[in-house]
Amino acid sequence: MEKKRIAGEEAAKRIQSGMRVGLGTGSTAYYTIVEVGKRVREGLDIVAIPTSRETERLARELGIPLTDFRSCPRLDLTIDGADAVTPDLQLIKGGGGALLREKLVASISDELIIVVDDSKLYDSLSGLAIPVEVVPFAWETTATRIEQLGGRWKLRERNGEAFITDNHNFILDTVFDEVADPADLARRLKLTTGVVDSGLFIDMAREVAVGTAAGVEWRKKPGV
Ligand SMILES: O=C(CO)[C@H](O)[C@H](O)COP(=O)(O)O
Repeated sequence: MEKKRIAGEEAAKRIQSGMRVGLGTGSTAYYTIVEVGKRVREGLDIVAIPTSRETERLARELGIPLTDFRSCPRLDLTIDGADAVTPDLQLIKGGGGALLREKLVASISDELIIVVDDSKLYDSLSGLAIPVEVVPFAWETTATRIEQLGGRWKLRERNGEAFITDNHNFILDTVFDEVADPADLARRLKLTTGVVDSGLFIDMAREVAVGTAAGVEWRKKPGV
């Protein structure tokens, strides 16, 4: 938790008064949000859009002013966690089931900063769990289509029932043994009828704050 805490808090320093900010979801983004709440109480003047109902609850509790997509069609910066990060900053997200709102918020952000501990760094996305949000209607057919793309899948459950996302959809946790081209896989998943979106975040993050035993290391997208 210490590595997550230092990464989350370090990234929060990038937030300045006047910014419109996306607030991520998960146990690492939690530390960013708590730090933002502290700075808001000290006078930081921002508005934020949360990426999940859980984050919305936390932000409200902490007194962080919230806005919405209609009043605020662009954000300056989003800070969010991830489940896997490759050397060229391709990501898997959605371990907490919030991938769709996270992708929507990231997609309107000028900058996406990812906060992780060093257990999330991988050389490739092959063999890792990739959450895919699917509509509940005919989800078995969608799962079969994912199999045809080469993926194994498991319906995510909570307390013995299908896990329901904030958008009232299901999550299929998929595994593809070989992910040679994450962008191509993301496209194929997106084109699959019944899939709402996948946890593959391609070319979205420019910087990652990695919490390590020695402190926070910043990784930048190669060429940026
Ligand atoms: O994508 C996410 C939620 O949908 C999270 O950001 C991701 O799962 C990382 O979570 P944590 O910081 O708790 O390890």
